[in-house]
Amino acid sequence: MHPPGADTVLVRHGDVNTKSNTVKRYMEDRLAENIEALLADRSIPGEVERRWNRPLIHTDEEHVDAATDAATDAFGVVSASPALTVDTAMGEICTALAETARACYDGGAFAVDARRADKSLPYTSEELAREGGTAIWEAVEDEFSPEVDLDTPDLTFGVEVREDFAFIYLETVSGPGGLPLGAQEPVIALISGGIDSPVAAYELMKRGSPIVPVYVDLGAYGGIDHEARAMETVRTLSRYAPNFDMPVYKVPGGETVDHLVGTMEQGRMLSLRRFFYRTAEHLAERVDAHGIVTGEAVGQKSSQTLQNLGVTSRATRLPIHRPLLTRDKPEIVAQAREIDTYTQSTINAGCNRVAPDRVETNARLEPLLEHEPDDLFERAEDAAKRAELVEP
Ligand SMILES: Nc1ncnc2c1ncn2[C@@H]1O[C@H](COP(=O)(O)OP(=O)(O)OP(=O)(O)O)[C@@H](O)[C@H]1O
Repeated sequence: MHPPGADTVLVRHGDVNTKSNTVKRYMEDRLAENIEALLADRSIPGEVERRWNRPLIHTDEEHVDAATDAATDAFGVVSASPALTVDTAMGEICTALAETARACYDGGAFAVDARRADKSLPYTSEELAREGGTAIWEAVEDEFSPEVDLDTPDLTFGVEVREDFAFIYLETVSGPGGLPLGAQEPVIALISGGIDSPVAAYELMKRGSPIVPVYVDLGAYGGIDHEARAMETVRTLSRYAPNFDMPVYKVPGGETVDHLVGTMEQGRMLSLRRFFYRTAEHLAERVDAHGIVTGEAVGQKSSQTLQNLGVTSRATRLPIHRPLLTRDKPEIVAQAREIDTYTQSTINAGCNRVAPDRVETNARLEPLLEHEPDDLFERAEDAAKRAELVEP
């Protein structure tokens, strides 16, 4: 809900504020560019202005809610509010609050949350809240029996007064938080057709790292449906970052999986992971990525015991980021639904089909190396060379 005539989106960022001035300026530039790209991608007219160190989107009433939604899809944004711009004079603010109340107040308790950035203004935040509250009350008392409740109001009238303008808003929409995309180095995202890996990739994007998606084609063990789901989730992720290209490296892994299934009973899941990581490492060198992100979580699968994660991680010199490490599955599923990467999957595809009947939970590196094909890493290097770039 927005005040009548709302023409601006107030965008708030969080972690960016903790940085030094130079870093902050760089991150704010990234954030403004990313918001502009989201607006353009969704054909929302709007101009991003960096005023007082945080972005404002100038738009019109028809598009102000869509612009708010776009801003709250940008990584680094803590919240955004569709707002009406008015003059900083107390009388103007009170008139606008009264008009907003007449249009939007529907009974119940209300509060005024007034903030004043410019301490040279001739009124304090408390005076503004008091006067504003009175203006609202008088505007609606004939029709309703208004109540003021500062702790649990049904409607909060936000007023933010800056040097040149004041903003009035009714709603604060949460964003993902984190840092603007592009503020950190890129990482390779191992994306399967499952639920977890896109959520893990999103988490790295949220901290500012662009992702380079890599999908390993498992041949007969994967399947067209598996690949289609992986591509679909990358398409969804790319909608959060329309100014970042996100083609997928599709790695031919079918022969290696066949070979592992044919030659290894115990440990083949672990060797397959080691193949993934080593392939990812080669691709990382190619694209100058600084780590690998996966959707693994402690104990979610037998290959994901802490001991097994330790053994598989030794296949690469790159850090493996596992942002879901300690998350429970229902939590991951809930987030996948929220960010829209949840894909219905009824087909048991991918790694699940490679697993042997009796699985290893306490692997050690030396015995694994005895059974693992000697050429596993050469296969990885070769697969990385043969990886194909495909548009998701
Ligand atoms: N075919 C694949 N291509 C690329 N990465 C993969 C593939 N299969 C698995 N991975 C990576 O290894 C991690 C652990 O694999 P696991 O077998 O648990 O995946 P999954 O259940 O198929 O999918 P997810 O973990 O995404 O739900 C995945 O989160 C993903 O990062």
